[in-house]
Amino acid sequence: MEDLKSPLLECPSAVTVRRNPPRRAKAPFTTTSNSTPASKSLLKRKEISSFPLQEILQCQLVPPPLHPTSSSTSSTTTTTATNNNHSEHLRVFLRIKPLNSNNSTTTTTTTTSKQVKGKAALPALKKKSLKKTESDSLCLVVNDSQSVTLTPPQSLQDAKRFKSEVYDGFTQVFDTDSTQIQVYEKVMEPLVVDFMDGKSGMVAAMGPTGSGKTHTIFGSPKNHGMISLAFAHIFGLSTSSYYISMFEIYSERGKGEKLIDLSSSDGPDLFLQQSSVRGLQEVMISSVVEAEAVIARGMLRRATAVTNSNSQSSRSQCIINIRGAPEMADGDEVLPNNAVLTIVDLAGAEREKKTGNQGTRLLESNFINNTSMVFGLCLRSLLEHQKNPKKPLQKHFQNSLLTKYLREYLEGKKRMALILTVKAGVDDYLDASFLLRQASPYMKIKFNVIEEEPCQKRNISKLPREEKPKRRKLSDPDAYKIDESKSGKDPRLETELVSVPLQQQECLHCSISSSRSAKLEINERLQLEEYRVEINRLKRNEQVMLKFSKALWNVLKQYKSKLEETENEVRGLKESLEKENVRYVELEKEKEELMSCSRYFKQQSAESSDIQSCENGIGNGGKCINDDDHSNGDKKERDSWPSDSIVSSSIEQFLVENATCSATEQSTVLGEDEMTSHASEVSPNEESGSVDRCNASIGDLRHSSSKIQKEKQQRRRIPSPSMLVKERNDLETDNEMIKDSQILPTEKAGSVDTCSMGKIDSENISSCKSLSEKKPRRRLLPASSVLLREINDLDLNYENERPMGSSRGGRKLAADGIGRTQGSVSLLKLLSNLNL
Ligand SMILES: Nc1ncnc2c1ncn2[C@@H]1O[C@H](COP(=O)(O)OP(=O)(O)OP(=O)(O)O)[C@@H](O)[C@H]1O
Repeated sequence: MEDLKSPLLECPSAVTVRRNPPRRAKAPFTTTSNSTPASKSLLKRKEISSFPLQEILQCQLVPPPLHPTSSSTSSTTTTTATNNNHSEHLRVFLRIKPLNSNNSTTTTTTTTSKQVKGKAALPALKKKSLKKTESDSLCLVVNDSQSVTLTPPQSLQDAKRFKSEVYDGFTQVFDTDSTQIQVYEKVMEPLVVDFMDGKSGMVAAMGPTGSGKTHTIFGSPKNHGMISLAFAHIFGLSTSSYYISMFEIYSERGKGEKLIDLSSSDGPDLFLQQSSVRGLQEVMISSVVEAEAVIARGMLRRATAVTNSNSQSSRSQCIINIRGAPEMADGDEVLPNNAVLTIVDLAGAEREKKTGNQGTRLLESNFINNTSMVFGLCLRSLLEHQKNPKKPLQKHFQNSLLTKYLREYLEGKKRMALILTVKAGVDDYLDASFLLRQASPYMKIKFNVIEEEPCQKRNISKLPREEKPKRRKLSDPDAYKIDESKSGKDPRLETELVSVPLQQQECLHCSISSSRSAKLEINERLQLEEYRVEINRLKRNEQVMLKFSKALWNVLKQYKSKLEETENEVRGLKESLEKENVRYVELEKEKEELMSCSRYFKQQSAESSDIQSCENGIGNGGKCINDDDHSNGDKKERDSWPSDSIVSSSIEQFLVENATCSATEQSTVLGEDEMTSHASEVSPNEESGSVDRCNASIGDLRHSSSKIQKEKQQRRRIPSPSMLVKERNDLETDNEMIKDSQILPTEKAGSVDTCSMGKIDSENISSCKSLSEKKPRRRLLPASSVLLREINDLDLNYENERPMGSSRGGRKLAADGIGRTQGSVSLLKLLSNLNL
């Protein structure tokens, strides 16, 4: 039973039941010291890991080696395959504009010159202190070459929506100290090298207004921008000529978009056809100076305006294209590769509050922001499509001229790099945050670049001038698609033939046939490339499915083990439930026992009231002892007294209730003491008789008392014997006190007489009760007062006196002084016999 009384099973003192408790995840099953094995296992239970879907979808296809037998060959093949694949991530750079651009420009210049001389020129300490004061007013801090931390200003930190964020994974982060050359080396140089190798590429600068896009792309006479540095690089590597074109997309007063040629002022109007600009003039350049002159002219024509954020804010998207010009080699014109290097300076996103734009500027601002948004949407859609091929590539590019023109880049078909420019001031937090949130995911974009093949060498010196626009068409991959089913000839070429003079047709036919064979070859290659891409796609799908099934298998295994654990736990809980049931039954039994006990005690208490009446009966018994007529009745009454056990139970009940059990004993002792103490005053015969009777009575009571003691010990519910002894001692002490108290000799004699006349029972019990109630004087009062009154009334006609009433009313009669009790009548008779 004891082990069942575990803390777990204890009933709580109070239970609060909520009517509508808030929905919460279920609290884990807590256990106590006697927790079941199932619950222990529950504690150990591991969470099922999340399904690695993203990981699976991002899996890269590793092309298998073509010649597995030779390891060296295989490695070479792998490298080649990787090179051919040209699948690479979009490179995203971040450039932070110095807080005070004027100072910083000087600082940058100084740093650059010092870099040439040696970096140790600036004392490290001064540099540190400068950085510290700067960092106090910065919202953007560079962590390392690839990550930054954006911290909101204190005013925004209070609104808990804003908190510090770390943006990681940039291709390179350029600190405020970075130079144009450093930026060029990382951003442009790879693109220029690729361009020289015949691969197209694009770099676009995007960011909020005044953050340094134009500065980065075009630079200044002192700090050359990416374009100038690129030309320097290109012309440093080759002596060839190049074509350069520069145009802007501008929206005048927000009324539609316009293409404006910046490289020439006298050209026709421009219009966009698919992804090429019709009517755009290209300027041939052969040196850096020429290139810079064209650019400078274009910059002068570019739409700019003064805003609160920038004294020369660009109001348009500016695009510069560089492509190779044909060369003359041994009288033959050698066509260059089709690679185009595109540099885009986007107009910076503007916030009306900051720029303070109104009217026309505001309309321009709307256009700029709209274009930036569409540009961002295109990249976003590309990213989502790449993440989940089921998601179609949205045609956001249709929403602006810029995105239409850059469609191939925005669809991941050509290489591209992004330079994000930001201002790191506390005031620029919102701009920086918007840009970083928008553009940082673009790092995951991948390009599946289809390699452009260099054009075949051909003799174009004999070709007419009209061939020029045709050549530009060929750069478009669509141009290579020949509908041979309709006619065996290219209709465009046929049309061209009509316009060519007759004497040149022969030459042209030769040229056409050679170009046709070249086109067919390219077409085949394109088809092959398509197959290769398709095979790659299928292989990737296969790998994804393989990984998916593996991951699914793992997750299912985890679920299975979890299920087993749960089953164990359920088993354990069932066991504990059974135990609880057993305990419940036991407790029910116990409760039944206690109920029966309580019923018993109730019964006993009812019987104790009977004992009271019995005690009164004992009072009457005294009368019967002296009265021979009533001796038989007395005996009957005695017989009808409750048995010892009942008496003892009743007395025990009294003991339990701290009542007068001990008083009974005391009364016995008191009677005994009284008898012994006053024995000398009584005649020997009477004495012996009364003593015998007293002894008998005392014996009965002692017998009862001993029984009580036994029952007490049996039930263990009553005070220990030592306590009883103590009580007894107390009672004896009380008794002594009574003896010592002022008891009249008549009272003493009365009491002795009462005893001698066998009245010990009722009188003594009542006096005993009185003693137990701590009223020692009053205990003897009834007998003594009665005696006194009787003696005073000696002259009354006692002969006629008869004891009146029943045994129960005896005491009352004595008290009112009219009737006589049995004792008083006997005493009066005695006294009259003695002639007193
Ligand atoms: N890294 C830098 N170092 C020194 N000066 C800079 C830097 N970046 C920008 N500046 C200066 O800040 C000013 C504004 O820069 P810029 O015109 O390039 O901004 P923007 O982003 O092109 O703005 P908008 O989008 O309005 O055209 C210019 O005077 C420029 O010289």
